[in-house]
Amino acid sequence: MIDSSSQAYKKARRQYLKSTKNRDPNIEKDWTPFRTAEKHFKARFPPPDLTKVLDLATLDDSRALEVAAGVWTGKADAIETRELSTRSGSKAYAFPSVPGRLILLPAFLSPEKQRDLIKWSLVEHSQPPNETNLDIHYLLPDEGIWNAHLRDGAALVYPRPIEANADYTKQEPGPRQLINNTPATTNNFESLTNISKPPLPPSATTLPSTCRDLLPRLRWTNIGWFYHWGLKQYDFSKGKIPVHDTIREVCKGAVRSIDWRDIFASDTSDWGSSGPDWMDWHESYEPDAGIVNFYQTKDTLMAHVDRSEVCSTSPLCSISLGNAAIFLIGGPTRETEPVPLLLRSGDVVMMSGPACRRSYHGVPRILENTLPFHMKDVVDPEWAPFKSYMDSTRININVRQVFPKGFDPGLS
Ligand SMILES: O=C(O)CCC(=O)C(=O)O
Ligand SMILES: [Fe+2]
Repeated sequence: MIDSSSQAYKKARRQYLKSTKNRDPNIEKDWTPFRTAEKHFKARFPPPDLTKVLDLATLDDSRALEVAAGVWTGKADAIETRELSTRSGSKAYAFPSVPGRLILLPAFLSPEKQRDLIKWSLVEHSQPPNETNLDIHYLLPDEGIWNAHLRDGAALVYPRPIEANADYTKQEPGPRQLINNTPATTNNFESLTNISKPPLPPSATTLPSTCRDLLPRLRWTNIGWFYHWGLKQYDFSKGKIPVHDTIREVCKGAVRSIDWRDIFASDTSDWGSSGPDWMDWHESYEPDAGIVNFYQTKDTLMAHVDRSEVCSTSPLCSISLGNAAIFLIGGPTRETEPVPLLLRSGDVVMMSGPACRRSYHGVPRILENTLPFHMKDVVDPEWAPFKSYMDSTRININVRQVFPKGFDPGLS
């Protein structure tokens, strides 16, 4: 699989030997099972073994070229799968051995739709009124970092000045730190909403940067309700941007394609005081928040639980685009050994129900050189800048429903 005579392999081996020379041999003892799995898949050397990673694309003849072109391949039978019958005719699978009720819709999106969503994420979405991670530290052009970079990659972007009298959230900025935020519920919603959410402080050491250099540092942009990354709570005081129709349609289509009786009819978990709501999802599911994640091939997303939504049961829809990734999903703590899934461009994952929505999950590895042909060999000259960005990128559109059906947040 991985060519051990290649320069890249030899370099990774040298770096590994150097970095582990003085390492405490007992260090691994204290790792949780989730941490151990993260370390395994993150490793540049030895490259991770993917034989225990579920890769459903290997079952699909129309994806054979895509699978063969990348050096990374998992196995269709790595874990027990249950094929679901769908209303849409697309494939869907559930996994009896995964804690909670995870669903994977492989290749749910056509190549054309995948390219449209990539364009949308960069051209339309990564600009005001949406916020990006770069806005914390830079005064970005109004047209957003993507459009500015297309117009003039060498143009300079200046640091956001620190205002002497501003009230800042006193926390180190940066994505996804281990903050044990209070899970949102219908009962504490009001008090969480009333907590003051001053902005994160810009870094004092940021230097001017060109658009070209800044673009690979784009990590996220919000969808719908705004999110406060320092406090890990939604900031409803900023209002809501309508969820784009295409995103809404894709997510609603994924939710409607599943016969939820097949998933939850025998479920005995605690759905909270108002009981299970899956019977209504075909009509009631309405995405209103989320995030577009941009990963360069060295980026990872550490184990976390998405618990800021008041509704902790309705499906979270997660769309993968571009390079493939290893997605780990475990249980209610990091002590549950996670299951690894290989997610490829066009796949949609749904996390739904109380157990799955509160399961630890993360992305320890973006699999380099796995951009599918339908993103590389595109005749359209307008696609060229997207191809060159996507060569080293994975995009994940992660969409949620914040409020349960019938709950009036009193925000309008
Ligand atoms: O990138 C992914 O597949 C998952 C992203 C995720 O878990 C999140 O945004 O909360
Ligand atoms: Fe997540």
